[in-house]
Amino acid sequence: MLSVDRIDAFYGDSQILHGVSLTVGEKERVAVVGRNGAGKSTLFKSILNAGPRVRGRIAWEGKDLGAMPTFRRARLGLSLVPEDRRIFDHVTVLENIAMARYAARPGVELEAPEAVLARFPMLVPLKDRMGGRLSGGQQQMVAVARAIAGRPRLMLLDEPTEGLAPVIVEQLARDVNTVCRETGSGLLLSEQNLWFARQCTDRLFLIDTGRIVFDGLWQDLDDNPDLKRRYLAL
Ligand SMILES: Nc1ncnc2c1ncn2[C@@H]1O[C@H](COP(=O)(O)OP(=O)(O)OP(=O)(O)O)[C@@H](O)[C@H]1O
Repeated sequence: MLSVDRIDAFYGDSQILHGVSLTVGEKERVAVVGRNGAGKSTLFKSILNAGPRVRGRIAWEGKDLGAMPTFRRARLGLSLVPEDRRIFDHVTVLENIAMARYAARPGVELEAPEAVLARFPMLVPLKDRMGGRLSGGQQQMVAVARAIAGRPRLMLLDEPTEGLAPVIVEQLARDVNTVCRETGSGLLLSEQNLWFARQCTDRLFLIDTGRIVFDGLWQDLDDNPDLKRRYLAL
């Protein structure tokens, strides 16, 4: 479904990604793990054409996306939940979720915002609260709910657990798994929290200083403790 083929990405003159390749199939759930500054967010922004200058090929269903702008990529069914969540502070939880209709694929029937909300039990009692009055974990759930409300084919979730309490991380893992399974959305997840990434995905890419240094199943990573020590400082 998504194919990233030997991309380089730059901010100004500084090259951040070096020949990165990965694929995500239909309904597949895949993680990109790596330390701070490894290039995970740059990779996600490159896929959406939302910042870095990119060289190389990014294709969706076999078609090169070329210079296609971000909003059109979203309308193909690619939905990015950025690291900073971008919740609207001055509208309610339910209205935040309703905003998804603006980025949805044309012709796709969307669930009512109330039905999307019901998929996230923690948010149900908060539906009328302003986005700016939520905790970090609650905001993260709203951001995921809003992404799912647009019926994406692939959700890109950038470090969702950063700064969240363990109990919220567990709830988020349950919700992400359930919504991906029930809606049929694929998942590309960037994470440093290996427990969370393992709960939500079947295989992973390990990125370090802008290069993919390993890809395989979680079991393959377990069989390589040296990789964890070298690239994840575990
Ligand atoms: N807008 C920017 N301009 C210049 N350099 C940037 C910019 N954004 C990120 N970088 C640099 O690119 C490199 C990769 O950053 P990136 O945010 O992609 O890493 P990351 O793996 O997502 O890290 P983190 O887990 O800390 O978010 C870092 O060295 C960072 O300083």
